[in-house]
Amino acid sequence: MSLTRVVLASRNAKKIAELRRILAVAVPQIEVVGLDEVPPYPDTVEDGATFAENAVLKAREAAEISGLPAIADDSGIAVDALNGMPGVLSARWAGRAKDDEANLRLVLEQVADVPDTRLGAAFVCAAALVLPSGATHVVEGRMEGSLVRDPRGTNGFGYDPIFLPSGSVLTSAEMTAADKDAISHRGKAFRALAEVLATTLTTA
Ligand SMILES: O=P(O)(O)OP(=O)(O)OP(=O)(O)OC[C@H]1O[C@@H](n2cnc3c(O)ncnc32)[C@H](O)[C@@H]1O
Ligand SMILES: [Mg+2]
Repeated sequence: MSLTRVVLASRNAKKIAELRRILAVAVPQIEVVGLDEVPPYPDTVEDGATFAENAVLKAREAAEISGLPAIADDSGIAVDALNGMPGVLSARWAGRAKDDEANLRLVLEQVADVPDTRLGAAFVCAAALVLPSGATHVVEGRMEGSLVRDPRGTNGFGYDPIFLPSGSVLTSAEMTAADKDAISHRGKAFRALAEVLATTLTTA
């Protein structure tokens, strides 16, 4: 059986590792092709107002350039006390450098005066599939939880050291990869997208 090749339109190595892991389990009939295997192109401008819009922008550009079906993830953390911010601005919250440590430090500063009882937050992930025909599918996943003021753990990436998933005593940076994938926004979104991939690509 030949595997269907699908481009993964992400330039974040740690996110890519999570996605490859989730997809290998959820949709083994695809071969995930990295952006290093398609003609080079500049970073997609992520100027959408929503995670879904940005995920579609990234997948569409990769599909156009490669001529292959493409998938993309746009994700971030939405903090209740910050009215849902950093949201789509999560990757660059502390500036253009995309510095995970600086980003989470800035969020912690911004919630310094917020009572512990109002530290609710959620990770959100939009997963998009764009076919060479332009046909587009997008689904979303969420992981609810709250912020902790002292970062803990070295697994994962981004805001994981300050995020306590609901019902967990471990931050998402203290969890094993498999435990994070089982409950994460990304796991949920891409397991849902896997169902779309399985039907769309086998009937194409
Ligand atoms: O756009 P690509 O190339 O995929 O890579 P990126 O890092 O720029 O990705 P996004 O634009 O989707 O921004 C997502 C940011 O949100 C944060 N984030 C998303 N998912 C996360 C997770 O599972 N754990 C911790 N932080 C996460 C983290 O800071 C990411 O850089
Ligand atoms: Mg990005």
